Amino acid sequence: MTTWQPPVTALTARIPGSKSITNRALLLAAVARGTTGIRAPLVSDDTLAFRTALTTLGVTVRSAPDDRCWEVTGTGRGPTGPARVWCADAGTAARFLPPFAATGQGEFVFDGSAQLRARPQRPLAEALARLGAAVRPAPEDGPPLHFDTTGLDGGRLVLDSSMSSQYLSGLLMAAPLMRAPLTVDVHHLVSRPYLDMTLALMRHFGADVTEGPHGRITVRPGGCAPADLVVEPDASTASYVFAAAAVTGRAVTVPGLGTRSVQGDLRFVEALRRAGAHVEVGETATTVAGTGPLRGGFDIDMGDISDTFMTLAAIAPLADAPVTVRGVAHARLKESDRVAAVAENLRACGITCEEGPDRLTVHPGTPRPARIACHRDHRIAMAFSVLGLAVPGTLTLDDPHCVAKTFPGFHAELHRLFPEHPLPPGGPR
Ligand SMILES: O=C(O)C1=C[C@@H](OP(=O)(O)O)[C@@H](O)[C@H](O)C1
Ligand SMILES: C=C(OP(=O)(O)O)C(=O)O
Repeated sequence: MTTWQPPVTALTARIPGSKSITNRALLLAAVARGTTGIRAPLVSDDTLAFRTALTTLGVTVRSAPDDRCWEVTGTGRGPTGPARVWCADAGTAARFLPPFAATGQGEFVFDGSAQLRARPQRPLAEALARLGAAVRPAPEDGPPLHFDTTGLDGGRLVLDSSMSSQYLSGLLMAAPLMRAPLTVDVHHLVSRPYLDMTLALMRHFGADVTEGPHGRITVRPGGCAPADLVVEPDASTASYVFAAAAVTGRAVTVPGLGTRSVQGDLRFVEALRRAGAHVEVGETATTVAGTGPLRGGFDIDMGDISDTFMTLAAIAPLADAPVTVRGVAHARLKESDRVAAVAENLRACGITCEEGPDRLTVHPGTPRPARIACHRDHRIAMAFSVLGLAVPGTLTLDDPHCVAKTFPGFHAELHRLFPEHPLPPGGPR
């Protein structure tokens, strides 16, 4: 018997910077006093929305000299209102920026698109009220979030983080500007690796943050210090090219993503390994190679890395046995109800699937031609584009350009690597 060898020449993917690192770096640089250079930032709808929102709050951000480096000059203080801040579709802007603003002075309103308004915000509004902001009653659970503030005292909070980890990350990153230590007892945390990323970046910027037992986190006042950084490629985005390698039998390498990554979503490659792909995670690069038909017959909890569950679920029909993804109830609260949207689109392709409150089981099948309903969700568009590689010419997207939220060049890059991926009508934007 011969041992399977990965193809000698792996394709090298060009994956843009991490959204989550870029937006944390923008905020922590604004909290710091002085100038930070953010190299290789993601330039996409979500990070441009975050950058513009920071500018509305009076923080200076410039491209220096171009978008290969963003320079942020923080004042070491919270902002001064009044300000109306537009967060567009960006959950990170809507959840990270209000705590920062609340450490300043004056009146602030945070609002966004209809899609953002449909996403829950109440745990954050309640936490800000508890810390001393005068939060105006909101008609709905989501934005707009409207409050007056004279700065935050800090203190003790109990935070339900079962719907999102972003409220916690936002509160922690603003805490170096509070008047006294902030202690948070975190309950039912989802997306844990994003908290780890927040803590790692806060330490990079010199914040005094400690983790105690039983989910207790304490941040002491004292501000942050400017700290240049290079943004890693986005691991959630990389999931599409890794999955594409697995379904086409080719090999793809993503340089810049390896064992030292602070992004939990790189663990998606373990799901591909279970499905039979060959995976190599090196110190500075990761390679995935397809080895033949996908293997199914497994059940996987993706609650920590739920941005990648659609990538697996969309290709799961190609496996030789059912695949169950669980732990993803909070994925119903994102750009779309992602569990329902994946199930709806798989069924449109003639695939059988069963949905539970926090899980999805996908059965093997051959996808038939279908028009994919993206629900303005970049990840639905990107995940089903990968399925499309296995059945060329049969799947179309009703909104191919929604990928701009995190990867405006997605279609061009997937087409460069896998020419069978069609460019959207009129070409990529
Ligand atoms: O903190 C972050 O940068 C993010 C946290 C996750 O959200 P939840 O904590 O809401 O699951 C993730 O889905 C989102 O894309 C980015
Ligand atoms: C959930 C996402 O985005 P956000 O919550 O930052 O809007 C995402 O990018 O998949």
